[in-house]
Amino acid sequence: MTIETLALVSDYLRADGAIVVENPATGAVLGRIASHDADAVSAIIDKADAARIAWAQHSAQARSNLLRAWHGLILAHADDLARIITLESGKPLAEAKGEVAYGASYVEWFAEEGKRAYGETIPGFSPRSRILTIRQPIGTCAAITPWNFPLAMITRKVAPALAAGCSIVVKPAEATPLTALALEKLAHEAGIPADLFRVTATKSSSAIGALFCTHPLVRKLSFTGSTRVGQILMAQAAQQVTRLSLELGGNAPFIVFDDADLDAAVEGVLASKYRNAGQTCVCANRLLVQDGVHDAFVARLVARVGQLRMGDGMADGTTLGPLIDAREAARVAALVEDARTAGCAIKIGGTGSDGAFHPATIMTGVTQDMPIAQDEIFGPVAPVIRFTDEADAIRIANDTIYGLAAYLYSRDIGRVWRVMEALEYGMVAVNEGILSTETAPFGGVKQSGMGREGSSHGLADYMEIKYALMGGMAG
Ligand SMILES: NC(=O)c1ccc[n+]([C@@H]2O[C@H](COP(=O)([O-])OP(=O)(O)OC[C@H]3O[C@@H](n4cnc5c(N)ncnc54)[C@H](O)[C@@H]3O)[C@@H](O)[C@H]2O)c1
Ligand SMILES: O=C[C@H](O)CS(=O)(=O)O
Repeated sequence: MTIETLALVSDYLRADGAIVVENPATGAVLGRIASHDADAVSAIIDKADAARIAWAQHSAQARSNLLRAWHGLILAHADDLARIITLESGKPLAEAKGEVAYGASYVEWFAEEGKRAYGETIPGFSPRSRILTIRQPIGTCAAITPWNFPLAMITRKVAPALAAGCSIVVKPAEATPLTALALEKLAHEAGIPADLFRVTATKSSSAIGALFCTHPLVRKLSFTGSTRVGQILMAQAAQQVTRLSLELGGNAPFIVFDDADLDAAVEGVLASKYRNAGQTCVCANRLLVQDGVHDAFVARLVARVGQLRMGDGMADGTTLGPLIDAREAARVAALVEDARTAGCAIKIGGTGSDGAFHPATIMTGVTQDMPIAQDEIFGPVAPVIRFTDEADAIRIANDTIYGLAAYLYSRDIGRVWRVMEALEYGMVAVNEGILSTETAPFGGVKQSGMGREGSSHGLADYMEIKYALMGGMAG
């Protein structure tokens, strides 16, 4: 099976395309696609705005029907979408299939949420008038998405935008444009107007990002990616006061108390830390383990991590794929080497990178001041930090510029509530390693961003509230 044989993307491939898409596992060129410059993207935005007018006049049910048709096509093509995700991002095929189902769930969810854009009536200040509010689509939107979830990070934005009555132009990561283009193709096959949702692939991310922030027709930009880029976009968005949703970096603490179920905590680490080779924004980035169970927990975790099978994501049995490229793998290896030089012990892995591959690694003796504890690792490396008591755990956990996800394992209900409330994070999972679902508000605090995606809150980010004072009531 080659990418050319996949009908979902074959129409987009160009032998002379400026964007070269590679397989992280093998380094092989998967295909080439055209790169849009600023003029081309500006024209796409103009068409998106024109298409939005009619779309906003559809009923919520009519929009819902088309979103459901898109959802059905995504599921009908799940296997090919998963292959494309694995080929261009590297993640194991089983995880890619999971991402397709997860990403599709946002389309299904917002097909219904769009019908709940409720207004309100409010008791007035005069008998001559009445007060009401209505909710209206914010307008033409733009989105910029990362490579680590090349499908789900797009549907998590496009679905609420379309459900709300908006149009949207999406710029995917340069490394993973094919999944985005396949999604676009299926949306258009479902009957979603071609100009309403368009993917624009480009080699000029910074130029297109600046255009999204300065184009007079773009009312909102939704960004998922690093905090560094999020800060750039915030500054650029100030020019037109463009509405922003920002899903940025993370540094999740994974806290294991003395009273935790250690086997459950070990499985939670496998699910949270090593999913997508540690390249998720909600990965456990630091394992905080209470003194009383430190050695027992580390021993069990080392044994379990040793069962992971690193390899090509398309190969049967692979449970740890490559990172997105060799440069990222080398960056992670350098973080490990820095910690080793500082005196940390490598309990498993830590043998350096090999192309885009980096082994699953556990390090002990880590302290909170080290770069491997302060930086977002974005790789399959688990630094273990000891702590003494609750106050110590909370202090260490909150000692970061980020505030996206946090995890804690304890069977003491009072402790669970005390620590959950004290953690400065947008999302906290208790005795579970995976918290992402379309039904819950996904997002962070501090430098992990602003806004929420999914849940009943996710639609609001694509709508405005209008207050109307209806006067002239005097008889
Ligand atoms: N909070 C979340 O939901 C979430 C989800 C996934 C990834 N992330 C974060 O994303 C990061 C990893 O993904 P990444 O390496 O693709 O991030 P990145 O910030 O380098 O790139 C993200 C997107 O921004 C584009 N981009 C890069 N520079 C830009 C610029 N100057 N202007 C406009 N766009 C620009 C890229 O082409 C890509 O499409 C991590 O920090 C991770 O935590 C966060
Ligand atoms: O990497 C960021 C994603 O949002 C992770 S998840 O797939 O939503 O858990």
